Amino acid sequence: MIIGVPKEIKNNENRVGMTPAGVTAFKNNGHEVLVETCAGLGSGFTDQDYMSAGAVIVSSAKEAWAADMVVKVKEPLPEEYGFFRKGLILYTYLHLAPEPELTQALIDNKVTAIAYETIQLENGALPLLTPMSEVAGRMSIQIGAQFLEKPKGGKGILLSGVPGVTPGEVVIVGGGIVGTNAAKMALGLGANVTLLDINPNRLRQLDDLFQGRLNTVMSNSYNIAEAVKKADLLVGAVLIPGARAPRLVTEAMVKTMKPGSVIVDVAIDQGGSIETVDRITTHDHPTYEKYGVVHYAVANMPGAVARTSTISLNNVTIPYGVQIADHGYKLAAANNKEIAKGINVVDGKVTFKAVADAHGYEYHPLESVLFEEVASV
Ligand SMILES: NC(=O)C1=CN([C@@H]2O[C@H](COP(=O)(O)OP(=O)(O)OC[C@H]3O[C@@H](n4cnc5c(N)ncnc54)[C@H](O)[C@@H]3O)[C@@H](O)[C@H]2O)C=CC1
Ligand SMILES: CC(=O)C(=O)O
Repeated sequence: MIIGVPKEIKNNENRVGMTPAGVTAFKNNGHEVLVETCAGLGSGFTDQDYMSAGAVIVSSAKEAWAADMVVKVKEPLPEEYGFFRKGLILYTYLHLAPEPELTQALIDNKVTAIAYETIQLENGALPLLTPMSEVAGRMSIQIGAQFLEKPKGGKGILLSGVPGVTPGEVVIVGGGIVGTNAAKMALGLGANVTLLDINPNRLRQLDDLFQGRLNTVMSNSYNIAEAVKKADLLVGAVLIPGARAPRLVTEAMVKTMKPGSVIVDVAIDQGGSIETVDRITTHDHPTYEKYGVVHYAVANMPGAVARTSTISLNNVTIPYGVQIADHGYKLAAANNKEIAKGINVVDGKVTFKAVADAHGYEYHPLESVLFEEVASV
């Protein structure tokens, strides 16, 4: 198979879909890899590094997108929809539930769209989301700490406090990978940390993990309202896999926060979990102010620490990508249920239920689509 790796074009998206090590993995299995020139520079990989690993460097996005399978990081932007065509396998983060135009473009052009974030293990874990959630969870606290500084619009709080002055209050809604990594960083700084999750077993695990240093609270609207009121830094970290994020923190709750408090809504890539987060922000313009509260809603946070993120992402995406290239997506999905869960759109049909529900499309279970295709051959 021919694999294309275009340069990412989202604001400050410095990650790249494939490292030179990834190229070697595909080449070892007999595939060709076309990398758009300079695609890896933001992550510290030169064209020469790719050529040494066996890739062919192409001078335009068009040439990289002409491949059988395109390996990316972020969801395609409207400028890239023109590259869609029937039969193209697109392997990347897609986050389709809050993206109606992208979903329609994939349907109209009959692209086979495989979303990193919905590839799922039998135990429910999301192996291709986990590494970026580790990054974003950790970043959420260092970013929140910065924006709590007075010159950045914050209330002038040092999260750790100092001897004689109490530390800051960090509230995290959602105790999965993002939430756990945010808690780890915030506790490491010495902040007072409260984490809410809807899963009591998760709260038990976190209580054990942090040995009583974390305040764990059951997530319901009453408890969220109480926690939000006292938060200096609020982190949105919920997920219902593949679906639009539930808006758990209401506008009325945000109005109770003190001026200069900070919200970091990491769940913005699934539409956001906080009602006053009404836009996606960028690394260039990361925040806006509403009701006196600083709002941060960057949907590609790991793009800012691209070297770490690209390598960490490739550690998990490449083995699945090679399986798809080796067998084709149909056989790969038949052999490996984890890959089957990643397929969101095939041949103009939506095969991931939460995405179909989000936009009112008919849901086609993947097996029925693959069976129809086999039957029509
Ligand atoms: N903005 C960015 O750059 C990035 C965003 N993300 C996003 O962060 C979000 C969280 O990801 P993960 O931590 O990996 O997900 P996860 O699946 O590991 O954790 C989600 C947690 O939310 C909890 N939850 C679900 N409903 C809840 C409710 N009503 N109240 C409280 N908790 C609830 C679940 O029990 C689970 O523990 C996702 O939307 C993910 O895509 C991840 C990486 C980068
Ligand atoms: C998960 C995601 O959206 C990101 O890493 O950018």
